[in-house]
Amino acid sequence: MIQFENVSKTFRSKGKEVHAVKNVSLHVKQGEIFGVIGFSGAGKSTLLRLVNLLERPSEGRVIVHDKEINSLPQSELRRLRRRIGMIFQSFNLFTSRTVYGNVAYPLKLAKYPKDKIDSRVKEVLKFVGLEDKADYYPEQLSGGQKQRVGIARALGTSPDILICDEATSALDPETTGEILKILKRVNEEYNITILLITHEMHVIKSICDRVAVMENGSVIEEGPVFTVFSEPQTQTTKNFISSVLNDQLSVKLLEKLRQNHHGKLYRVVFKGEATNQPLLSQVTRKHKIDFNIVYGSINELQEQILGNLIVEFIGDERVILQVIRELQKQVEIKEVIHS
Ligand SMILES: Nc1ncnc2c1ncn2[C@@H]1O[C@H](COP(=O)(O)OP(=O)(O)OP(=O)(O)O)[C@@H](O)[C@H]1O
Repeated sequence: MIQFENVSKTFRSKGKEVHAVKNVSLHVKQGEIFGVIGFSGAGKSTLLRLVNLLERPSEGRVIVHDKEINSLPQSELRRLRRRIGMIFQSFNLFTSRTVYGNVAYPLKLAKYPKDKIDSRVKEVLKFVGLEDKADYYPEQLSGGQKQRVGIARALGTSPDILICDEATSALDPETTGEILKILKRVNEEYNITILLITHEMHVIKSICDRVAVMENGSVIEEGPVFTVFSEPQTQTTKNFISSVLNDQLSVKLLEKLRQNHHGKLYRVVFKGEATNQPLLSQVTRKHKIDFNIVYGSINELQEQILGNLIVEFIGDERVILQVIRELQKQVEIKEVIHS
């Protein structure tokens, strides 16, 4: 649906070159919610701007709906852009227009007949739960309500792609949750493919099917959310993940744990089949040693369980090593050296 093929974007400003996007290849599939995460300056916004040709790639191809968009004539580009809705961190609403006027605006631009505009505005306002606020002005709305207007406005022309540029970054956690639920419904009920960028891992965890991690203009990791969360390959991804999974101990807590627990500490990661079995108790009982769970987090991700436990094994060291080897056949297990 959206394909980036070896896409690079270089800006030249004041005699300097900025490589905002470097050789990125990604494929966002029809019907999925695809998230791009990265710190500020990683190149996420530039990547989004390449999709609706607000920027042109310096190298490579951007393909939307099987059309390479850099080579499209203006008229076709306009048609294609109409199939792409966009929402923004700062909502970008017209302050001088009512909620109704904001949502109706793109429909007027697209020359919808008046009665069609009216029915469509009412339909999308109902979808986002704002049918009773049609006559309000943006300044009379909360941040969450403004973003719901933004979503309604983006849905008006029935796009098949929705691009979200840090859509929840200006909102408090509860309102963020409400907006994410609406985006999930947009995806499921209207079958709209969503490409979102964020610097917040909980957004990825809550609604995305797949994720790409960007750093310094490059995609450093990509895959289904569960895989990336359970087998992160880079330190940057690990850092993003620990912000939501609570799977890393602080240095201070680890020190305290070591004072209270004299055995070796191991991190055990449970996922898939392993979460259904009492593995730890089976293997330790068989070898007649004890274990003690000293820290842990269990998360639901894409309807699967990901467990992350710090465990102390108590007993003869050689037997413990045997236990570890046995557990390693079914779960990921590593000694905790530092946090
Ligand atoms: N028009 C431009 N001219 C020059 N440099 C630019 C331009 N747009 C972006 N950049 C640079 O490209 C790099 C990537 O910026 P981009 O906005 O895509 O990152 P980002 O991950 O979206 O960060 P943020 O979340 O802060 O917007 C940055 O170093 C930025 O300064």
